[in-house]
Amino acid sequence: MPNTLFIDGKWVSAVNGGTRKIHNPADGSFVAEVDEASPADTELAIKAARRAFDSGVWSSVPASERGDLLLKFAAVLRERKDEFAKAESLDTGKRFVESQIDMDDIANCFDYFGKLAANDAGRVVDAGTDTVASKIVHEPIGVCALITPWNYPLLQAAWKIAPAIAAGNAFVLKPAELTPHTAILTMQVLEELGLPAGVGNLILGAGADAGAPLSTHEDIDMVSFTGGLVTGRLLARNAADSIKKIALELGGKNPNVVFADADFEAALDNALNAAFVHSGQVCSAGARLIVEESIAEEFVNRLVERAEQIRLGGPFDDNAETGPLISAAHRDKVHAYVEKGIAEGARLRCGGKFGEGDLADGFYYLPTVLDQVKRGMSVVSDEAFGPVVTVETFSTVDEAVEIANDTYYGLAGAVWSQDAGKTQLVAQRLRHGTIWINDFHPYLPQAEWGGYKQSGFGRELGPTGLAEYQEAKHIYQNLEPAVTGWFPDHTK
Ligand SMILES: NC(=O)c1ccc[n+]([C@@H]2O[C@H](COP(=O)([O-])OP(=O)(O)OC[C@H]3O[C@@H](n4cnc5c(N)ncnc54)[C@H](O)[C@@H]3O)[C@@H](O)[C@H]2O)c1
Ligand SMILES: C[N+](C)(C)CC=O
Repeated sequence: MPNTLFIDGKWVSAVNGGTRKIHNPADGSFVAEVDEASPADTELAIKAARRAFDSGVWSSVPASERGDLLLKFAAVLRERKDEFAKAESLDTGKRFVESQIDMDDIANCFDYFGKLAANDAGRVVDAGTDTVASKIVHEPIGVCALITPWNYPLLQAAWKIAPAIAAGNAFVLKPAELTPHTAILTMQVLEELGLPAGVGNLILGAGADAGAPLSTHEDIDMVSFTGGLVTGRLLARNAADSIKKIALELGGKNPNVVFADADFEAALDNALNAAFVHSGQVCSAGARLIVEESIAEEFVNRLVERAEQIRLGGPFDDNAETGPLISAAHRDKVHAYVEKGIAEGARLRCGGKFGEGDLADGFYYLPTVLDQVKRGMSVVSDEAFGPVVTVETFSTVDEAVEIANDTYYGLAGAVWSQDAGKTQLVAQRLRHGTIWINDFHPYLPQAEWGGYKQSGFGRELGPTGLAEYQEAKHIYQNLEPAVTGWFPDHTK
């Protein structure tokens, strides 16, 4: 039995003996077998977290010591970076070098929250009188369910684990069922670093089964979810019954607006990155290229030419520039989405098919450009979560803004121009949680990340990313208690 569930400080197998085989999406090769939890295992994990939280074993530890544990985790991760990156690449098919970059970002995230925890002293409130001492103290929320996707498995988990630990919560982590290995390594390290039993628990398995109790159980105080819109809606409905706090980091349909006065080569190069890094399996992928009419023909011709040259390959192929999709099912979904777009009138400029030859054993999909699209088409509205970019054109600033905001999502977007006034103005008018000016994709641990509209609510990273895992308690102390006389004493 694999013993890959971590519950109440012990490595255990699933109660019903369930297991799952993990395969590398790059070539279908077997990676390892892990436990497949059922709701019975999740129940045990939730109960363990509840007991640990209620005992105060972690929340009573000074915030600076909780922060120290995060700093130590960051140091271990830097030492063992390649081991973690290899595990991530085997599960996801992501290029090893990209997984290494992710591990650096994750270590920085742990460092950030480690330091923030140590400096989180609450706030003295000016009550407007010398006779009152008033302050805000930050307390943990309680037991947090942390539910994460497969595209950036440890990064998305780190954005939740680090602030949850910093704030003194207990948690149950459920990574995506296809990508469990860096979560297992992480829990091993947290155990070695002395996180008390029950404070951190790990459940592996399918969302609808192992994950189901996490949004309904009365012992869960908060659900922090990163994943798809449909799942997010379900979890929000479930959480409403017991008024759990819920944070949702959902998908995006992110505009990349290129004005004619942009640095053409930089904008072109970044339009490729925006759409095709990690084969488009990025929540903030620049999947909607919105380019000024006067340069559109040349820009799109060059984009197609470059997209056709992108080399696909497995995580350890030094020539590969991007990798496979996560599964055959996901690749088929992306292909169906492209076919629907073509049926609706989009023109296929390149891609639109599976990888062949050496790539046939993996779940590859060729970088795909669709132009002649119209708003309202599913390829323009819905998230593909694959290597697919649509092209729209505009003639005025107002039109560019209107097109870029015409989406039910609101996660991220970019604007390209050498006119600083114009880029600032457009950045202000775009209704998305992150706006890049003359760049695409960077994020910082010290800057909030999250969505407008149906990209979700709540924020990860930055000071707000810690506050998500805290209650703010107001302590009001009357320094000169006295009779108020509001209700006269009629007994006298
Ligand atoms: N906003 C962000 O920062 C961000 C970051 C990464 C990914 N995403 C989004 O994630 C999506 C892709 O991820 P995915 O396919 O893994 O999403 P998904 O919604 O299918 O699954 C996400 C997680 O939820 C779990 N889950 C599914 N049903 C559940 C249920 N009923 N109860 C509890 N857990 C359940 C899954 O097992 C997985 O762990 C894309 O839409 C992408 O844009 C968003
Ligand atoms: C949040 N990010 C950009 C790291 C990954 C989104 O899928």
